[in-house]
Amino acid sequence: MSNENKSKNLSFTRNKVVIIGLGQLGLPVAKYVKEHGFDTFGYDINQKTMQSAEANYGIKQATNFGDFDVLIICVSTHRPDDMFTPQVDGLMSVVEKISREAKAGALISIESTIPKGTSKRVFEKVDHRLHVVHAPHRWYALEEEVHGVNQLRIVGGVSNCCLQHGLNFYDGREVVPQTTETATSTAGIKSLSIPMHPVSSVEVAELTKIVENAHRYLQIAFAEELYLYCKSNSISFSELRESLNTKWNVEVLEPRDGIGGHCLPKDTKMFINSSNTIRSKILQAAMEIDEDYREYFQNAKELNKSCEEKDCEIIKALR
Ligand SMILES: NC(=O)c1ccc[n+]([C@@H]2O[C@H](COP(=O)([O-])OP(=O)(O)OC[C@H]3O[C@@H](n4cnc5c(N)ncnc54)[C@H](O)[C@@H]3O)[C@@H](O)[C@H]2O)c1
Ligand SMILES: CC(=O)N[C@@H]1[C@@H](OP(=O)(O)OP(=O)(O)OC[C@H]2O[C@@H](n3ccc(=O)[nH]c3=O)[C@H](O)[C@@H]2O)O[C@H](CO)[C@@H](O)[C@@H]1O
Repeated sequence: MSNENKSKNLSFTRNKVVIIGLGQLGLPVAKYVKEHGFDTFGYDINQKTMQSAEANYGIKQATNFGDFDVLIICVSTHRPDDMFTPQVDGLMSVVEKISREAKAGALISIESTIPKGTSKRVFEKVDHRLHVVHAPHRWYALEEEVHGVNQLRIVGGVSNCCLQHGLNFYDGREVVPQTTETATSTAGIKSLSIPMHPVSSVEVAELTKIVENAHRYLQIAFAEELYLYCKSNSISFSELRESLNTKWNVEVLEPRDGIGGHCLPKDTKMFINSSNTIRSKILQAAMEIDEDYREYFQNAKELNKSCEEKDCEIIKALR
């Protein structure tokens, strides 16, 4: 049977959705899906997380993936013991369960940030019995009202029929039947009403996310290096940054306590490792700069602390 026919689904419905991974990203996604009228379930290996989502937001617990029309994957993609190192073992173990239990014709949407090539691995694992798309997130906790679940997002499909079903789920676009006997019309089927920017290949969707975060990593590392320059050349960094940012097309970001978080370090490494030929020299240099900056920042903090302690000793002695 051709791939196109394995996932054909003549009596097309879409109502039951499960969000797998109910963390910082997955819980807002589940709440949004529920608010949009879908019969919404959740699945998380952390029982406390699952129970909290059910008790506080009515996200029903799924134990089996057999009856879902859409399966949205939002699990972490870093090593459990190291947030800065990418790892998709957890995601692939979820896909293993999906491949055993999910019904033909369902849609898998990988919203987690993943290395290039992961979506195709998932597609092969489920033997194209299901449609597979990657719709990476730009959700930003600090500005959720403007950069939330429903902001403009990228979507790519492993095959064209996958992309069509993904677009229909996310922004309601009509699925154009590939041949006369495939899916019946999808007009009137519920969607999430999220503006989507489709791309021609799922690899472009995977790269879009990891490159956008690698680009941000680069910008922050430049600010850190400029800070170190100012410190070693007795220039006021804050004054220089303020005057630089008066120019309309310059935005120097701010050095803080090193480039951390769930995303940027991990995603930047995903991009560096994504090439079979050249590895990004500028990003490898940026990671070295972040290490130099962290060392400087830590030493300054310790020096500051010891000065405060000395000051305290001196103040005590003067009493
Ligand atoms: N947090 C953000 O701002 C943000 C934004 C864009 C993209 N992302 C991406 O989304 C993904 C999730 O990030 P997060 O910040 O929500 O992480 P998180 O650690 O807050 O949540 C991940 C959840 O997945 C669950 N989980 C992990 N492995 C699982 C498995 N095998 N089966 C079921 N559940 C599992 C964990 O218990 C946890 O509740 C990552 O790939 C991240 O890069 C996050
Ligand atoms: C999973 C995921 O993809 N989530 C991302 C999330 O990333 P994030 O939650 O990790 O947040 P960021 O703000 O990027 O910070 C990262 C680190 O950089 C430090 N930093 C930041 C600004 C600065 O001027 N100087 C700094 O030093 C900061 O302290 C922190 O350690 O939001 C981004 C939108 O920004 C999104 O693209 C992106 O979805």
